[in-house]
Amino acid sequence: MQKVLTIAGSDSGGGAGIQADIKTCQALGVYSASVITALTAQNTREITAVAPVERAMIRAQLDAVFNDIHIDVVKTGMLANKGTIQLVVNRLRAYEVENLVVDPVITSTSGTVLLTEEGLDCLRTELLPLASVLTPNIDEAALLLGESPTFDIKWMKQAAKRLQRFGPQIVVVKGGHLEGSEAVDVVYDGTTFTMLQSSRIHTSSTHGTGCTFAAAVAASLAKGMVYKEALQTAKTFTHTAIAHAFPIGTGKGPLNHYAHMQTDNKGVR
Ligand SMILES: Nc1ncnc2c1ncn2[C@@H]1O[C@H](COP(=O)(O)OP(=O)(O)O)[C@@H](O)[C@H]1O
Ligand SMILES: Cc1ncc(COP(=O)(O)O)c(N)n1
Repeated sequence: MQKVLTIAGSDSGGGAGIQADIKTCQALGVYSASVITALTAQNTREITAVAPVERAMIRAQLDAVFNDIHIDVVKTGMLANKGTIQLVVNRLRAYEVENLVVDPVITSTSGTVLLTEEGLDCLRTELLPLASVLTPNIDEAALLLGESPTFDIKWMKQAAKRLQRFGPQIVVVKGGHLEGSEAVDVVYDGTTFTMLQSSRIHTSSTHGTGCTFAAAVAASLAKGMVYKEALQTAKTFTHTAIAHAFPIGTGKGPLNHYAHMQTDNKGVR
């Protein structure tokens, strides 16, 4: 059984963060352990409270997992602040983690800041050099680069190339927020660009798409896929989960992480 560790925030509404990561790993047949960095009181409409977890408690969770369970791939999501990032970097180095997927969670889709300014600097300089795969959306890519984004493929390519210089082996700038009929993500591996392409689904069920995509990349890498196959698997998994989402809540609803398992002989559901 392959194992992923997700280090992220809890979403009480169950659509993003730790909850999305665990469901995604489960659906892809990979075991997941979880280290919680922050609690959020959250539903499909808004985040009403955020409580970062104390550093000593985060450290205890990390040590408890690493001292007992062999982890194949680590994925990070919401890290909240500089102190937590420094601690995570320290532990990733101590346990010689080689496979790391970094989803740079900075603000929620509903507009709440989930990482401090100091935290953003620290993520850029201390965590990115350790990353195998970095998965910003267009806004996150711009914040990491300290500039305003342009919502087109040309800018996404430039951004991916420049972000790669901070240290991650592979950068995926996700185009979920592009205009148009396609949801295109730009991948840069240090030499070549590739595109992950799918149709855009017109839906309000998009809460947790970024967490789901990055967790699916982590689970697929844990299963031994090479990065191109892992990214394509994650893209298809996320698309299916958006396409078959149930109407849950009154805002931006969660995905259906089990859609690809709910098949009959006519296809999904
Ligand atoms: N409406 C949509 N239809 C199809 N794919 C989407 C849609 N929204 C997002 N995606 C895909 O989901 C993944 C997450 O992207 P994105 O929404 O940009 O991330 P985030 O949740 O971090 O803002 C990407 O692969 C993106 O292309
Ligand atoms: C705990 C947590 N982690 C990540 C997100 C980002 O997800 P989204 O961009 O869909 O709001 C979130 N809302 N909450």
